[in-house]
This record gives sequence, structure tokens and C-alpha cells, in this order.
Amino acid sequence: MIRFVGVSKRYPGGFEALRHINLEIEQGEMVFITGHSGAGKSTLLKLIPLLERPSRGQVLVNGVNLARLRKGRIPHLRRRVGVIFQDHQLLYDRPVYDNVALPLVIAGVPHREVGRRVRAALDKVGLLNKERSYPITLSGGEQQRVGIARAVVSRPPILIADEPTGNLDPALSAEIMGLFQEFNRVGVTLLIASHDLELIRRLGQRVVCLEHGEVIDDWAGVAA
Ligand SMILES: Nc1ncnc2c1ncn2[C@@H]1O[C@H](COP(=O)(O)OP(=O)(O)OP(=O)(O)O)[C@@H](O)[C@H]1O
Repeated sequence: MIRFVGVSKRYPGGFEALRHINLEIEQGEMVFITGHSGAGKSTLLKLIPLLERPSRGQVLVNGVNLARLRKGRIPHLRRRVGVIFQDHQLLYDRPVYDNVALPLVIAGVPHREVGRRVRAALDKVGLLNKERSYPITLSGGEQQRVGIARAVVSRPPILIADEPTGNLDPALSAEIMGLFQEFNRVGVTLLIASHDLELIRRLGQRVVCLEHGEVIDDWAGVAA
């Protein structure tokens, strides 16, 4: 479903954040990307929704070489790849409902359908009763769940999450991972960058370890 073939990424200024990455992620997999700070985890994730482009090599999503994707098709790709950030990136002057609705409004989804889908997404993350609340009045874990609802509202087959539990305590982190596992159980492919080795180990999923932009380990998962 997602393939990296000989992918390198050199940022303007010359720093090589990724070096010759070869990686294959099957549909329905849940994969953790780990490695030291600056190892290239965020960079790797950003290539999938074309938030960055490789300097060399190819990234393929569902067999489509992203380098050949027409500009007009990028919004379609981005609707198929839900993105979750550590810092939520919510609009703090808008209620929860508006935050979650945003990708659908941008995509021109009809008003009534927006309402239906936003409520379905909020229901999935257990925040149906908070749709009129402002993000600032929510806890860190709840804000992260709003970010997740926004990422899944377009029902993307792929979810990427960059340190989604970075600011959360262990109990809330486990709760967020539980949510990801539920999405995975219904067939969503997940790539999650995380430093939290203990949590990752407990989940028993595949772990790809980066070091200075290279894949140095790729462990298969052990638990179901
Ligand atoms: N836009 C950019 N321009 C120049 N260099 C960048 C840019 N983005 C990232 N880098 C550099 O590329 C390297 C990899 O960064 P990246 O954010 O992918 O690492 P990471 O593994 O996600 O790190 P962290 O765990 O600290 O988030 C770092 O050295 C970083 O400084």
C-alpha cells in the first residue's frame, strides 16, 4: 500500500534527513517508526501526504508514484491520508465541531453530510458531548482526540501520527493507542512515529527504527 524505494531527502541547506530508505507497508498494517531525535521520523511521514518531497527515490501509495501525481490530485491524496500531530494544531477560536468539520468543508461536502460525519467521528473518539466546547477548555488528551476525529472524519484508509502521545501521561497515551488499534481493526493502515519504546513494546506491532536517516532495524510485530 505504501512503498519507499531508495528514498533520500536532503533539505535546503544540504542536511540529509533520510538516506536510501526502502520500506514496504501492507494495507492494514500498524507500524511504529522510532529512533533518536532528528533521526528522520517526521520527514518520513511527511512524504506520504506530500507535505515534503523526496530528493531521490520514489514513494508509492496504492501503486501511484507520488512524483507523478498531478497537482490537482494532491487534495484527493490528502483526504486519503489522515494526519495527526503531537501539538494537535487545532483552531482555538473555533468549537470542536468546526475543527473536526474543517477537512469536509474544504472538500465541499454538503452541509447535512458534514454534520453526520462529524458526529460519527466525535462518537468514535468519545467526544460527542463536547462538540460545542472550545479546545482550550479541554484536557490534553481530549484535545488530542479532537485532532484524531479531524484526521478520521474523511474516513481515510491511511493514518499517520507524529508523536501523538508526546505530551500525554502513560494512561492517556495508552488510551490514544487503544483508539488507533480500533481504527486498525477495521482495516485502517497506521504509521505512528513515537519515542515511547515501552508503550510500543507492549503493543507488539511492527517497529521500524531509524538512525541518522537510515533504517537500522525492522522488527515484525508479535502480538495479535
Ligand atoms: N524543513 C527543514 N529544513 C531543514 N532541515 C530540516 C527540516 N525539517 C527537518 N530538518 C532536519 O532533518 C532532520 C530530521 O528531522 P525530523 O523532524 O524528520 O526528525 P525526527 O526523527 O522526527 O525528530 P524528532 O523526534 O526530534 O521530532 C533533523 O536534523 C532536522 O533538523
